[in-house]
Amino acid sequence: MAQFARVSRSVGLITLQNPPVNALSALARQGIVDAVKRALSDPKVKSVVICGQNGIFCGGADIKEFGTNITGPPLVPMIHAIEASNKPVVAAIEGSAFGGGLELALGCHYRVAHSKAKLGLTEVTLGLLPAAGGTQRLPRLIGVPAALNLITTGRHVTAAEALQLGIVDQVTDHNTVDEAVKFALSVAGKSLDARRISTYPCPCPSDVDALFEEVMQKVRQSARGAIAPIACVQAVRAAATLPYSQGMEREQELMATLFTSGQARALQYCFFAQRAVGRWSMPSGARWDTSKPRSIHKAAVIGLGTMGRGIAVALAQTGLSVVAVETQEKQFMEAKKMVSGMMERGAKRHGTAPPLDKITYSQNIQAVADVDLVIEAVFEDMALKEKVFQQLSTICKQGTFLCTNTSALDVDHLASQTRNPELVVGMHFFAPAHVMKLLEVVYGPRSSPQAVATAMQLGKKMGKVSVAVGNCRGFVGNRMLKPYLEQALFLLEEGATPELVDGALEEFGFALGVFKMSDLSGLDVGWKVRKGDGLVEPGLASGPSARIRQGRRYSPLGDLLCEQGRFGQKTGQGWYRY
Ligand SMILES: CCC[C@H](O)CC(=O)SCCNC(=O)CCNC(=O)[C@H](O)C(C)(C)COP(=O)([O-])OP(=O)([O-])OC[C@H]1O[C@@H](n2cnc3c(N)ncnc32)[C@H](O)[C@@H]1OP(=O)([O-])[O-]
Repeated sequence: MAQFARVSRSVGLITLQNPPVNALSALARQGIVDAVKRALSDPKVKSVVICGQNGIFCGGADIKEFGTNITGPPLVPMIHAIEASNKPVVAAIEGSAFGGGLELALGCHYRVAHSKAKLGLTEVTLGLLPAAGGTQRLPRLIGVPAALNLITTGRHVTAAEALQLGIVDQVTDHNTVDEAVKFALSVAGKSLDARRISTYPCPCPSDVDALFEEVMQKVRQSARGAIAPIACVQAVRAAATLPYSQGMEREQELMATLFTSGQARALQYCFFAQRAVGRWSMPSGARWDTSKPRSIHKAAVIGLGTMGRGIAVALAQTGLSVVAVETQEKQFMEAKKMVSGMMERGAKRHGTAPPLDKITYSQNIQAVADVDLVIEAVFEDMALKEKVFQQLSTICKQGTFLCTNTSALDVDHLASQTRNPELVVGMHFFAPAHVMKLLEVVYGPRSSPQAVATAMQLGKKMGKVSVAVGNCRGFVGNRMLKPYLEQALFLLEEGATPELVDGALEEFGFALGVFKMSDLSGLDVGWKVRKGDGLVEPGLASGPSARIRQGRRYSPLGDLLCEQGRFGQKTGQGWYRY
């Protein structure tokens, strides 16, 4: 699990070998401990390089081991032994150095990273904190404010940012291991007194209490009930206020509480579930590993309402050329302005240029003739969608995939409107489509494996978690949402207000309460669906009998709002006034 070799006569090269991400499993840790011992006891070895095989340094502790009886040498003493070594140890970082992987690198005396590498203390996203010394070493290396930012968010930094922050010593475009070996040769025999991060004082602003008070307040607000970010702040505070060894004890104590928490278990379940959905299959037997996607270079979005705008932005941000079509003059003008604004705000947040030139706008559906894939996002009306699919089928070049962003309608029926039903799938985004990570890829009985594979791959490229689902009313996402929304409406009937319900949900951890979310998505969409289901009967909006429909308790409150034209944010009024 870790191979040792002597290279360039005097450099001990330790290569982590635990595919696919060189996670620090018990065997990998044992391998590193053995290889380090060997390097330190070999008199011909004057310096050491640690790297990972297959272009990735290390994805951190082995998450699969969590919740099991963990055996093998623990990480903390292993990293201490590396830091205490009297021969310089250089980390050669390619691909990713995340969590325990970055903590291992921080235990080394020098770090050389490839320009495309990403680094981060990502534990907080798994409900944990960096507990192999990360919360104690990083603030000592880059200062408390920067370390707090990285540790409480788990965000990935590029090699360039890592260099600027002082996390790495050198960034290279060449072979990282070769450069690290050169580096190791150049530092052999040099004093390491100033290279052991655990011995550094923690650079700290004078008013530590005020700083942590302020940070804790901000983190509590953004954490929305998550306990790990709070524990991260407490651990970094220990780095700022206690000697290293006591700080380490505090780190371990805080980790012990998080490690067995329900939140950590849920987030780790989520981590694996998000990967498991990539291994999709269809009733026909078609599978993710036998179906070949086609590359998509140019895509079109039809309909620039709330969803279409978000989808167009998400596609452009992925680097695709996008044709955005809206036939209604007023909506067309408004959408152009809104889409540009969304891209500019996104680019500002990421410090990049907005990809404005990626989108061309048209009021004529003929403009989609040469695209590889179309996402139809017109209003949720079967007759309208039928017409659009009939048009697309004749306008688009041979082989163009036709996708619908319907939230509930029959994808197979839409496919039957086209000449090539095998090219039709659903791509159901969730509002706001350029932000929300969930994407349902809906296959009908006639969708080809290639169409599904292409939509799944495009979703992944867009940074979405794509889930392949069968074609049924409401698919999976909306079938889950229905009882959730229903219960929220019953709460209103029983005396709660939308603010109260949303407040409770947000305090629990939801990013948006259910009523705010509905206003954002548009209340008319669900209304249309309920009408289609025969649930909305005019003249039945009040009285106890109106509260039972199709044999189940029913709340007509959403219908009453829609009857008043209150469709949510887009009309300035919904559950709330805007
Ligand atoms: C004492 C405490 C110490 C420490 O502070 C705690 C930690 O380090 S906590 C850890 C902190 N570390 C993190 O938070 C990093 C978590 N990992 C990642 O962010 C991404 O996997 C990475 C960017 C590394 C690669 O992305 P990519 O190239 O798109 O690839 P991918 O994402 O599709 O994964 C490929 C396969 O590898 C699997 N697997 C991955 N990581 C681990 C792991 N650590 N372990 C086990 N397995 C892992 C993954 O399940 C998948 O398996 P499968 O069976 O094929 O579905």
